[in-house]
Amino acid sequence: MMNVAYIGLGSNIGNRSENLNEAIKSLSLLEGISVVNYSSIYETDPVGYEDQDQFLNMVIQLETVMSPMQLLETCLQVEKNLGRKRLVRWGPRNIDLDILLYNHENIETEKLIIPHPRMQERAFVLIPLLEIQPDISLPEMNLPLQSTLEAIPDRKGVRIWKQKNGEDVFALFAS
Ligand SMILES: Nc1ncnc2c1ncn2[C@@H]1O[C@H](COP(=O)(O)OP(=O)(O)OP(=O)(O)O)[C@@H](O)[C@H]1O
Ligand SMILES: Nc1nc2c(c(=O)[nH]1)N=C(CO)CN2
Repeated sequence: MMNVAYIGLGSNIGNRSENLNEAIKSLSLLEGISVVNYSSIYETDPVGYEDQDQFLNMVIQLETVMSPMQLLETCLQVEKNLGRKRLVRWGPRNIDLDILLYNHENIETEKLIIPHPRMQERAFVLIPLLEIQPDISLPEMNLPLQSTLEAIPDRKGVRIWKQKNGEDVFALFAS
């Protein structure tokens, strides 16, 4: 069965756009995953732990035959392959992959919570997500995410860094 998932990507160490590019390339090369849509890349002020560099953030949409747990394991493996080290909670990282949504499912296990529990507070997630899916809402909530975003003060800390400019996600990274 084909499932639809949205992944939020972030990077604030090293060559940030190359890190996003490598992560998307790794995912798209896997059997069982197709990257079907993607946002522009945004440069964003750090949230949560503020003494760190600015992030690049974006959101991609996948079609996948993987279960939510398989998708999480895959994301963790891609982070690991790209050399991700976990040092400080909410601290700097070369690559971070968060599963935001999986179909319209609500999942709550020790390792995996979907919708991502902090996505509603994060303009750096909502702005790219709404760029590719403007009328999206959370499962079992009638409130469209667009109105959630309007209530977030830090949305001013999110600026377009590279506009989506073609059909191919990798066109975004070409110089
Ligand atoms: N929807 C989800 N997507 C990705 N990881 C999740 C999700 N729900 C729970 N997790 C768990 O969170 C762990 C990853 O936490 P991580 O160190 O990336 O947190 P963080 O990025 O610092 O903070 P945040 O979760 O606020 O983005 C994973 O090992 C996974 O078990
Ligand atoms: N702007 C921004 N801030 C963050 C980010 C992120 O991706 N972008 N990720 C965090 C941990 O998940 C904590 N803070």
